[in-house]
Amino acid sequence: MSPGSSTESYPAFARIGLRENPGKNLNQLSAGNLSLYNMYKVKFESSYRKSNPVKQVTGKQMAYTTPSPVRFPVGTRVIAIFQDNDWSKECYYSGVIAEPPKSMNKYRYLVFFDDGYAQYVSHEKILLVCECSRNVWEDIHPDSREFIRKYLEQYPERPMVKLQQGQIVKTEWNGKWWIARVVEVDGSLVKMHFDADGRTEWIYRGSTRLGPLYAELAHAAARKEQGTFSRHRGLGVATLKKRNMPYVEYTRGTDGEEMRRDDSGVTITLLGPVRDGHGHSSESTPSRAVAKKSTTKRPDSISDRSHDPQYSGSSTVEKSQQPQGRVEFLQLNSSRRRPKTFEPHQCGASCLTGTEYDPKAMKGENPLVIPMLCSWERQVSRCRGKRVVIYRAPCGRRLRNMEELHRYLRVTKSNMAVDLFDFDFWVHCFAEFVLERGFSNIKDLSYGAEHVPVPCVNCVDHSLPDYVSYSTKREPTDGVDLNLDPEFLTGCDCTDDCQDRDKCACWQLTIQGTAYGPGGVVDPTVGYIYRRLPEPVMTGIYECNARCKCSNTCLNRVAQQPLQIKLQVFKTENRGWGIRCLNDIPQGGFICIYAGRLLTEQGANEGGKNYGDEYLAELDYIEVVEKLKEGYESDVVEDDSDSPSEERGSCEVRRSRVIEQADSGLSEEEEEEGETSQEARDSDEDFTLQPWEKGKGTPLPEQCSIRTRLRNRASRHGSEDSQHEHRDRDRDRDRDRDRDRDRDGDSGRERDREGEKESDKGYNEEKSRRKAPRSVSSSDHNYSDDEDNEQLRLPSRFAAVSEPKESDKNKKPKNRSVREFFGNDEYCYIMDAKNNGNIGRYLNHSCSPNVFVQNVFVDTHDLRFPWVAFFALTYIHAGTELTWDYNYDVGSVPGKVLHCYCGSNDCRGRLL
Ligand SMILES: C[S@@+](CC[C@H](N)C(=O)[O-])C[C@H]1O[C@@H](n2cnc3c(N)ncnc32)[C@H](O)[C@@H]1O
Repeated sequence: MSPGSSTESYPAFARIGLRENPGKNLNQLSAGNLSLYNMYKVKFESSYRKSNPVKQVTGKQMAYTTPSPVRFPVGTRVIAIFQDNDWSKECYYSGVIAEPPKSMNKYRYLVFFDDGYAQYVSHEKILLVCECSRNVWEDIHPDSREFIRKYLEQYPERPMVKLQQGQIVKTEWNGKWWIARVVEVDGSLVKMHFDADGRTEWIYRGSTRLGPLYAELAHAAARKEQGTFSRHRGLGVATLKKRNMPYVEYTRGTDGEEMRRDDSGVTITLLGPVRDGHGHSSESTPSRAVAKKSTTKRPDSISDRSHDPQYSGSSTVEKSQQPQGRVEFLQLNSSRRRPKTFEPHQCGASCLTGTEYDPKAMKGENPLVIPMLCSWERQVSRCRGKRVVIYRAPCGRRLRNMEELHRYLRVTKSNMAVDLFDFDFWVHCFAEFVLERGFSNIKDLSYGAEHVPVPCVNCVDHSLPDYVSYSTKREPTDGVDLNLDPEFLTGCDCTDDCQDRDKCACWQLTIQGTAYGPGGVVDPTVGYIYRRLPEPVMTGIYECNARCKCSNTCLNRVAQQPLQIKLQVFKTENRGWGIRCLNDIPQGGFICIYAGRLLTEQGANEGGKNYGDEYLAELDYIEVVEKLKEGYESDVVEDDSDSPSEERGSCEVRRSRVIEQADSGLSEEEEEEGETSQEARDSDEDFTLQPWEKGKGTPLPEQCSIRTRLRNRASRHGSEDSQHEHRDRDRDRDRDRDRDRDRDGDSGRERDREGEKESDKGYNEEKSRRKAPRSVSSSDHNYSDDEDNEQLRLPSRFAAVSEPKESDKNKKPKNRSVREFFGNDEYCYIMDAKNNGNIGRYLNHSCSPNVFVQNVFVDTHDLRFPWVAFFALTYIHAGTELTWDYNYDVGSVPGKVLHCYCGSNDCRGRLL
């Protein structure tokens, strides 16, 4: 037999039968050496192939018989025992090492088997294949080859879907997409249960058979095709998804630094260029050098973080990102004027005599402290065991909530706006972040352009921020036809601070706009609640404008206000400059806008290419709303049990706040215990709610606090206090869904049911068409190979072979885009804050942001030009960095990789 004469391209050693007594097989070699493509005669000594025990094989079809004394690097060609619970039998299959043993995988190897399965295997159950091609994927069946090639080329960086038990994920099997549920997550694998037939399968979390990964990569590819630059997208895809949906993370390994005693008891250090078990250098599987050589330790997956002190819990990352400062509690002058002792009276303008608010004199003060500077008092007291906030007005009147407070401000003709007040007892109005030391300090980065100074500090090095022409206004450039003529606006005639939403024309624009959102139903409760925005309004907010009759204190004028809160630009360790707040920010509080030069798509692409794209933000309002309209979310499996993470987030913060407060021993200056509760109940009738204020049926947003509203929403969706409850809810929801399937429901459900029926049918047909897998056991010495035409287990795949029906890839919107009405060459306009901009340009990205972005129409109703405004997603402590989710598409910019250093437990690993 001459070398290289084999006709078999894909070795099937696992099926050749090295299991029974593999040593004997090798001992039976009759000829040849182990050089490439040499042929060997092997005599099988078992009952297998009794009639013809001698077979010719290549070195690629044989494996050594004893476990390797050294650890296998990623990309090593092996045979390994695949254990299938369903078959309860063990047998060898050929595959490739995909992950080395490490803590996150409990020191097992991840093996990608040639027939599309993946499993964790311990060292002693893996045998090295005698020979393999230089490009190991060439030895693998074409169905898996491309996937494994890409995997090895990119390793250790790889995208994986972050999943939790109970989540429902569209999963591909046999060319069709099924509803499947996460049963268990084990390192890089997830066990999926297919609802249609009860089958389970362990799938690699980086497989495009998992819908979220498929969608992410398809989306990135589409963006790449468009050749666009990386831009923060106003309200892009991620924001449309619910916050506990599965998402794609980009993990990076730390394998090169691992030195552990492996399962075979051999200590191996893998440093420098990795060589596979066959002596090939890793050149054939190039990986991204920069990511590999990174000195910043990154976890290989999210679960890995729990083992890595640098990323776990209140991690070192957080520590390194912690400011060198402390929160102090401002003490007001004890001789300041305090509220009078309350005497029953009718309130009017005279109640504020001598205590009027002078905005000019108080410019630069923390807005939440201003009332106290005007003889108000904020008391935190206990009422029936609960902590409540009560404001005492200068005339002694006690005001228990925003309704009463707003009414008081109106009756007394105060020029104060409601957002100078806050009834959340966790918010400490006097908390102020104070820096301990810093190398440089600029008093006002805006040089007077902002209403309040924007200080800039650096505690990391001596550098200063790049020069920026500070501007709070967006500046249209050539080709941007921004018409700000108020004649093109519609306004309202309100005289009640736009409290009655039914009457306010501007509120109605916001409310009616919600009909274009998911579900197509008008939501009368949407938008600001006493000038705070609890959650994003995807269909946009229309604020009162230059045409309106209402005053500046109107409840529908928020993002148009100049910067009020005290922010500080500071140098971070690894993310350039960032912004922190110096005082507590209540949930929903307005922070700032994103201002810059308005560019055309073409201008942005050219500018981005030449000068960088870090500060580009896309005004994609039209596209996002149209995606909502087109049912974009339909390719995202909804998790009905989602409860507002904002609530959870703020509760977490609140909990930590309790601890902080208990620790510090500080009590707020204005806090009183006990007896105010009675007084709170005795508050005067003229500030109790009027019938129109109480409302009938659905309460108007003004009638409930942000917290109440979120609670209502939470109870609608079920609470999310623990993983356990979450799973219970998932089960309940599944039961509900089953019930829905069984009974006649609305048309939507009907459609779903039909869809499922259809797919069930397909699945069952497929099942009966293909034979059930047959076990190939080592114990019954039942070896098989292709030649013998034995029935093997049903092959699986790493990559999806079909695209989900609803994939937005190449999907044309059903209706003509609104943008087309503006002209043929209309694309999204882009805000570029690189050289001209305001403080918004310094907001960094986080995968767990505390700020969200909102499109707001202020000076034009042209849908192409909303303002980009930022609001607090949760209650934010003084001294915390403010971050939003840039929502970039990873992989969308050819050749550009930007790793994320947000330090969040849910970090997706990459920005680009
Ligand atoms: C809009 S700028 C934000 C301000 C910027 N840090 C600066 O110094 O001007 C966006 C850039 O900040 C950096 N950045 C922001 N968030 C980051 C993160 N989580 N991880 C790594 N880099 C980040 C990236 O370089 C990104 O291109």
